[in-house]
Amino acid sequence: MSAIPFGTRLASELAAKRHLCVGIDPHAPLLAEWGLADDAAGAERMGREVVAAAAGVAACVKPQIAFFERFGSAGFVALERIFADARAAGVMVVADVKRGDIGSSFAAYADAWLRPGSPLEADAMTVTAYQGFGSLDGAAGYVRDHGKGLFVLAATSNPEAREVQQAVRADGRTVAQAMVADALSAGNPEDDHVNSVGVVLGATLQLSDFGIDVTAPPARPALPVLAPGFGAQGARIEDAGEIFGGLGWALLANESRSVLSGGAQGLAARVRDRADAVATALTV
Ligand SMILES: O=C(O)c1cc(=O)[nH]c(=O)n1[C@@H]1O[C@H](COP(=O)(O)O)[C@@H](O)[C@H]1O
Repeated sequence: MSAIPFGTRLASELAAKRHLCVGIDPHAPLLAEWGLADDAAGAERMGREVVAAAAGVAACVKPQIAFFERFGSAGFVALERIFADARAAGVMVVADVKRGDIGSSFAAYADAWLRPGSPLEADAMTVTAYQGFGSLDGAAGYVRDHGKGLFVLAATSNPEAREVQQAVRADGRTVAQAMVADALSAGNPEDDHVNSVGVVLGATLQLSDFGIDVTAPPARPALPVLAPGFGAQGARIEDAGEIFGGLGWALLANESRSVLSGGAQGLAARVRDRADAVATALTV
């Protein structure tokens, strides 16, 4: 039995003008600011507070796995509890794991992060296709039959990435352009509005430098774009419409440090403020 495609679920969030993705990045200084210990219990507490603040306001939360891996198995237990809270609250989870490997090993990553019933089951995960797009095939069944999504790194927000992602391939396209095209064709054909496979495009970038045209009308199905780089990395969420143009239709704007900073007190108000700001920025 097929589950509701990820793209269809995402389309409902976008229709409700929920474009914000709140990062769960328990950096040590942020935990200190929250009055929490720099341990798994502290990271869990922060994550669960973020889920509570995001429910009904943001489209998703995005836990960055490195901040939990720091604590070994206890960190993974913390993540499992955060994921369970998110499921109960109806908040989608994008596991920011940036996985990629040869196909047979990648399939095990997909099993860990996307298989229904897995302790670390998320709605979508971030992946890298630098071992070739076909190396991601092990996730195809979860995308097609189990309502799961992928976000493929295409043009990332960090300046060092240009040397790889702006490189021009033998077919004349940049690496980033090819990632965008391959992501679109890897989506679920049942998705009529929003594809189930999207890309990561940094909000800090001039996307035309990567050969990505934001003036083109939205693809159909629309390509989900997970966009980090707002807030702490310098892009303004109020400029999301200008930065992403035609790609703004299915935009998930991520902020992590800028929303988490300031402590648990006021978190709900900060999340609502960012959610309203991006909804306004994308209203044409
Ligand atoms: O895949 C990501 O989420 C990601 C891709 C990218 O190009 N740039 C980027 O910053 N990220 C992640 O997005 C989050 C951004 O955090 P802030 O800069 O604190 O908002 C971090 O968890 C990064 O690991």
